[in-house]
Amino acid sequence: MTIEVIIDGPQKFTGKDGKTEFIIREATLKDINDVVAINRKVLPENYPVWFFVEHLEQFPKAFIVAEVGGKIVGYVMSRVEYGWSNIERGKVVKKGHIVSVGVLPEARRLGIATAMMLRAMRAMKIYYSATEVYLEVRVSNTPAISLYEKLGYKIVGRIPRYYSDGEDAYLMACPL
Ligand SMILES: CC(=O)SCCNC(=O)CCNC(=O)[C@H](O)C(C)(C)COP(=O)(O)OP(=O)(O)OC[C@H]1O[C@@H](n2cnc3c(N)ncnc32)[C@H](O)[C@@H]1OP(=O)(O)O
Ligand SMILES: [Zn+2]
Repeated sequence: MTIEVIIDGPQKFTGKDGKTEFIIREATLKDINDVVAINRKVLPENYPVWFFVEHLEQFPKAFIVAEVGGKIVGYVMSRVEYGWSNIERGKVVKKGHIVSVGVLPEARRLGIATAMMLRAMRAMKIYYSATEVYLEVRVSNTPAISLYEKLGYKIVGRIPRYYSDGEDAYLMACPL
């Protein structure tokens, strides 16, 4: 029997440099401006503020932020949808969707994205009953693709001209 430990509150970690302490927790409305600022800084895919707020209101357990010294340095925004499985052909499932992930350049390679993704994925499974999770990523985004592969995601498709500048996306999925 597997016992799922439900982690609800903030979690403390030490970064891979052996000294930077970071905290992973659920986002609140107060964090949204910081999250929007990070999204605009680190990704060309930007969304209106209401889009972030809507995800926070609908899937608060799976909207995760990371803090270093009281400052927000990263986020993972997710949602859960019904649809065709990306893993088992012909099956309709509840699937998590990692909508956007970003970490400020000065806080990278510490394990922050890994810790936020693991918590968001766990939340999608435990609180929203998702049985798998998927995301789209630019085919040129080697750092992100390798992060996702380390977490157990596999490339399950390629979406031509998915991005507004014409770049293709890989569709990546992982069982929960
Ligand atoms: C669904 C989407 O949102 S797709 C878009 C994803 N977001 C972006 O591309 C925004 C810009 N990039 C970033 O914000 C960050 O670089 C992220 C989110 C991709 C990674 O954040 P980090 O906190 O640095 O990741 P983390 O430290 O957990 O790295 C885990 C693993 O990912 C891989 N990885 C991360 N960065 C890199 C890199 N620059 N080059 C190669 N591999 C990398 C490595 O395998 C790494 O493990 P290692 O450090 O032990 O080698
Ligand atoms: Zn998406």
